[in-house]
Amino acid sequence: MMGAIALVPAAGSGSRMASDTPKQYLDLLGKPLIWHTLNALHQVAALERIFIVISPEDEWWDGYDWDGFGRLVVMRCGGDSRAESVLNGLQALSLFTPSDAWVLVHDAARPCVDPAQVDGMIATLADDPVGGILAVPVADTLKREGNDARITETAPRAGLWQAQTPQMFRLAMLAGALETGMGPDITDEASALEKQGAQPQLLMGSPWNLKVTYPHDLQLASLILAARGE
Ligand SMILES: Nc1ccn([C@@H]2O[C@H](COP(=O)(O)OP(=O)(O)OP(=O)(O)O)[C@@H](O)[C@H]2O)c(=O)n1
Ligand SMILES: C[C@](O)(CO)[C@H](O)COP(=O)(O)O
Repeated sequence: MMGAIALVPAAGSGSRMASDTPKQYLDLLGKPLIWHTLNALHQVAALERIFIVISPEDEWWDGYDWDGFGRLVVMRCGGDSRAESVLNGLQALSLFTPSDAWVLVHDAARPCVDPAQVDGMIATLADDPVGGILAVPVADTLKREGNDARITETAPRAGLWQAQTPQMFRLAMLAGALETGMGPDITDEASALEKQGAQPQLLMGSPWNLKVTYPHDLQLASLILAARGE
């Protein structure tokens, strides 16, 4: 099995968390949230390096001891949006990484990712011509809002999935798609590939792999990790 690398965008401000500290550094079971994300990725043997993209203005990262994370490389090249942070990271990587290397982009804000699922994803997609993403099928009935929180429609949910990360693509293919398609509609890596007409594969993820977005997500993440004995 060939190796792969991880790219972890961690340059966001966490505005929906409404905290002065960016959410990736909020306390989660006695450690910064991002520690759990990096700890999970370090358990994936097929990941040769784990590159993390932080903001050039980040004043938190250097306050922690990261010595235990031997495969970690920090890049202070975060951008104004998630997609820009990912593209900046890919462009830096491309100076010393083969253009056909598999890159797994994983949100710093998803600390409960299961290393076994990441292992499975790398094995499943190894020979895929495009790549793919972890995702879960939509489970609830979907309502479209009109005015004043009144429902105008029940939207069909058949075939709809909620995208998660990691999202695994080849370095040059992903960088090219982000360069060409960059815009507010590019909220994940797959959307950049889709804009070019590619059809990334959907791989079954897990509801435990939540993105910490709002304050209650931090509580959920803490319950999930505590149940795993972390
Ligand atoms: N300019 C940005 C914005 C986001 N991210 C990262 O992308 C991931 C997913 O983004 P999101 O949950 O939207 O994080 P924030 O942008 O920090 O949150 P918010 O949208 O609430 O401000 C996070 O790990 C975040 O740090 C990034 O690297 N660079
Ligand atoms: C990439 C992502 O995690 C897929 O669900 C998500 O789109 C990133 O977060 P955002 O809130 O859309 O920026």
